[in-house]
Amino acid sequence: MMEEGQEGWGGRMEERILVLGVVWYEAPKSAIQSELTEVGGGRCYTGRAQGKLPVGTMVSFIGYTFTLTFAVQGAVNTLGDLRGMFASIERINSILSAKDIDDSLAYGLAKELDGKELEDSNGVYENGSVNKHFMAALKSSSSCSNLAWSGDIHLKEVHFSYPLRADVEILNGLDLKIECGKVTALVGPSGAGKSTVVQLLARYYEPTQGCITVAGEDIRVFDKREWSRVVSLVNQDPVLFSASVGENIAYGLPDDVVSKDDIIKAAKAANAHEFIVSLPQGYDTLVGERGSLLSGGQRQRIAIARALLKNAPILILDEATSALDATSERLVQEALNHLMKGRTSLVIAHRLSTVQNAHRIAVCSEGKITELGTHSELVAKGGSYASLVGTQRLAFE
Ligand SMILES: Nc1ncnc2c1ncn2[C@@H]1O[C@H](COP(=O)(O)OP(=O)(O)OP(=O)(O)O)[C@@H](O)[C@H]1O
Repeated sequence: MMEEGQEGWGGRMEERILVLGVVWYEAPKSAIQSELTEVGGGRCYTGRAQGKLPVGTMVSFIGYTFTLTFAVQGAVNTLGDLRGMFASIERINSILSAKDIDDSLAYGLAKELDGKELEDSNGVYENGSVNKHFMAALKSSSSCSNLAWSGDIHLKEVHFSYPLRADVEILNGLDLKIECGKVTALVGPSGAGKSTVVQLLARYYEPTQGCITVAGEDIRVFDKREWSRVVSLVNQDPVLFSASVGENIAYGLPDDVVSKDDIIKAAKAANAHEFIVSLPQGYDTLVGERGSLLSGGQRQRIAIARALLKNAPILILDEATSALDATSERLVQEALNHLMKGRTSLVIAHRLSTVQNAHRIAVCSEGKITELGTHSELVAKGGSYASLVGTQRLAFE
């Protein structure tokens, strides 16, 4: 039993240890004379001499306190990771279970029924598989490709909220025409919704209101896999696989369609051939996990070669050169200019010098297009684009 006046683990002593973690600084050396008493089978500090703990015990206690703190912190981080993982699993499941096809099919059906409201979307499935009648409402792949090569893309009064933040509208009535075969630049402050536009164009998500058309046809009439064949996306951090350089360039294309000559031709046009042949095994060199054995600029040129080989009519460049040094940027920019020729291109960039030659520049602000024109038209207008140019102190003219 503890006697009156004895000091256990509680009180001022514990506060000092927990708050400062350096209590041993405060303990006068002469005071380190505590003793241990057995209490109820456990051990308790009587602190009989001066109410102080032995230094070794205090150090151990502080050590355990830190260990416990790190363990709790680790558990909190793990919980955060788990939440993100569950969100990803949900999205993967929705794709695997063909729930995404559902939208296209339902839309195709609605069109087929002369715009009648589709009340029972469960009817899309018949005996567990997709109803062939609805499948027929989808446009064929050749029609998707023909329209994408020949018509403008139009984001019509698009509204959008991300599923995990459904109450926050990121795009609110955004209207933008991306002209066929030309370069349209999308600029604007951080958080304005530029990358969100990219995600909708790539059909990672669908607009919550409004629609996106190509040559006047709503893109939801195309199966997502068909749509992915007509769109190439090059961003700041391209996805490379743990395979050879050649396999990474030809990724996604059937082996019988792509020859080694095609791969080399694409690599040359992307300013990548020279560095590839200088690698230990040339085109057969393994690039490492996510391309970790290559530099950022090299990874990007491989992604550009891949896009050239894919030869898709619609090209989206999302901050493709922003992380590069001057030499890499010049090489990548040359490759991009080659890639953009004749394609319907949307370029997103913070650095305005990289988009001043675009056919049209659209300024996005708070989920809407607020200005549209060529570089000189927008500078002359003296609006937000002109101030962005001023801020970046570009000596254009
Ligand atoms: N997956 C997501 N879920 C929820 N909100 C998101 C998600 N992705 C982006 N947002 C939010 O959407 C808004 C617009 O983001 P977006 O990335 O489109 O802006 P941005 O104009 O491309 O910005 P930046 O130039 O910094 O890349 C931001 O407020 C962002 O926090």
